[in-house]
Amino acid sequence: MTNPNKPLVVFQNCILRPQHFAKEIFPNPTTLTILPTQKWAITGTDKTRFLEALAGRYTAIPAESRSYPFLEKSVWPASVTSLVTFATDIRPAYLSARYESYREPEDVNLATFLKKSLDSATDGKSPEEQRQVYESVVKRLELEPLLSQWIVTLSNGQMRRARIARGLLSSPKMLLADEPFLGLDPVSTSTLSKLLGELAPAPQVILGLRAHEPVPDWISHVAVIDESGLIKGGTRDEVRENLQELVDRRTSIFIDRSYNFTAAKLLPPIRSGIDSIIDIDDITIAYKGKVVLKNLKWTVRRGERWHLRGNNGTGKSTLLSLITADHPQSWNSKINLFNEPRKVGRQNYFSINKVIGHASPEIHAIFPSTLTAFQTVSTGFTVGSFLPPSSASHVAGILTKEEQNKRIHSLLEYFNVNPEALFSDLSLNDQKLALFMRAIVKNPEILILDEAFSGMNDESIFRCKQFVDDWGGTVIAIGHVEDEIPRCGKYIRLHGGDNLAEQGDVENSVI
Ligand SMILES: Nc1ncnc2c1ncn2[C@@H]1O[C@H](COP(=O)(O)OP(=O)(O)OP(=O)(O)O)[C@@H](O)[C@H]1O
Repeated sequence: MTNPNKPLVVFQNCILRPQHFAKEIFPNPTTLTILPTQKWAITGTDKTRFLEALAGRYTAIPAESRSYPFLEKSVWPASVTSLVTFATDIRPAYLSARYESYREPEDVNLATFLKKSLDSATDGKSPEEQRQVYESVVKRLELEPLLSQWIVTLSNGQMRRARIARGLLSSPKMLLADEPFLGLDPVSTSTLSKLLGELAPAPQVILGLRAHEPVPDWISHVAVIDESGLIKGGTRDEVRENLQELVDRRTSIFIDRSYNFTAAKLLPPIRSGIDSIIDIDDITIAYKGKVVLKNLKWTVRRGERWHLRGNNGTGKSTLLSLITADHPQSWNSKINLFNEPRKVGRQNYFSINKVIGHASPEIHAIFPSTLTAFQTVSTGFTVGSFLPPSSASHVAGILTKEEQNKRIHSLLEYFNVNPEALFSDLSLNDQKLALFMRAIVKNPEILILDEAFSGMNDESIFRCKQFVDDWGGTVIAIGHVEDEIPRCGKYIRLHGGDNLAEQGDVENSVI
């Protein structure tokens, strides 16, 4: 049981330490009180650690310096708090697995995936009450039409809603949602924001937001956190200046042109050759009769930069999977790469992907954490596996092993990532950087950047964008936030279902 009149969390001169580590997570002790009538967002460079501390992680020193007065004393806060993070965990399977008819035993449909968390609910609801909660959560998150779908086949946006639903179904007393709007289109963002705003008091909701994200209207209080700890927490008015500082810091990075860097120093100039890189001539894709892409025609020419737009679930990943031959219907003569119609026997998965560099949330989600940063980038020279290349690799004809290693080292040095560090030990920012370098290292003919920069810090985004600007090759980028995609000249917008795609120039268009 909870007491709605008592504060949710009180930090009083609290030092927070990871278990078994002597060093505190923030040098400054934390003092903050969160009341049940307030609706908080946490922002700033170290917001995620602070959310973890709110969720009951880390040891508080002294023990009574962190308390949860709204909970009964016998309740362990971490057991009734749901911290839902999204930055790396998007879809739990590799792209090609989405389209296979065979399913692994652990694959489940959405209904089963959601019901599992009802079992872990600790609030003593009767089965009938649980059924009602389940139905209401499914309805509010608009998941009804997807219940029978395998979760691996859900789009990123659909999976995001599913994970929020799962967080809610475990009936937490406090739901901490870190960057819940990452990768969501504007319509889904506003639906989800409204829902999160209406949930309190059961559960209480605290958001983690990136510095430049708009703070939803329903948020009454904001805490700004950096490496030193809590800078300031208070009403929106009280922290207005601190929020402005965060935005100014970001702007100064984006207008700093002092890098004086050209990608040509690290990668050779892009080759000239056949002008038509991708030509898709009238393709329709449906899943169990449900049309996703309808009569799609699309031509991409050498050196063009395309922004692939569309709300969540409109078929962007499906379209990319046709290009990368991850989709069973990729073997279709209506898909031409370099004027060559796709045909089994003429091309294969390797010959197609030899010229494609690809960074995406799917690759991130399943990337082997045991590789070093150097090995991670080196896997960009192989196709169809995450193994570092052996002495002979698919671009061995173009680059010697020494030349490959030299290029990997210069990229890592330029982006300031430690070659020896294990992927699992890298920060989210450096993991994303390593995967970007992996996509570009072979100087591909086509570079696919699917949400590749989201989750990076501002400086890294700026550097990657500059790099791509300088590079000059053909690019297809996906991203719902303008700042997080490289500069593009053209766009194609998918509308899903029976609707035709729309194409045009990015200039003067609305993202
Ligand atoms: N194998 C499949 N079986 C059934 N439906 C599928 C399958 N794969 C994808 N879908 C559905 O097709 C639609 C398009 O999915 P896709 O992932 O291509 O969208 P998206 O535009 O990339 O979305 P997001 O921006 O959320 O990532 C979604 O409704 C998805 O649930």
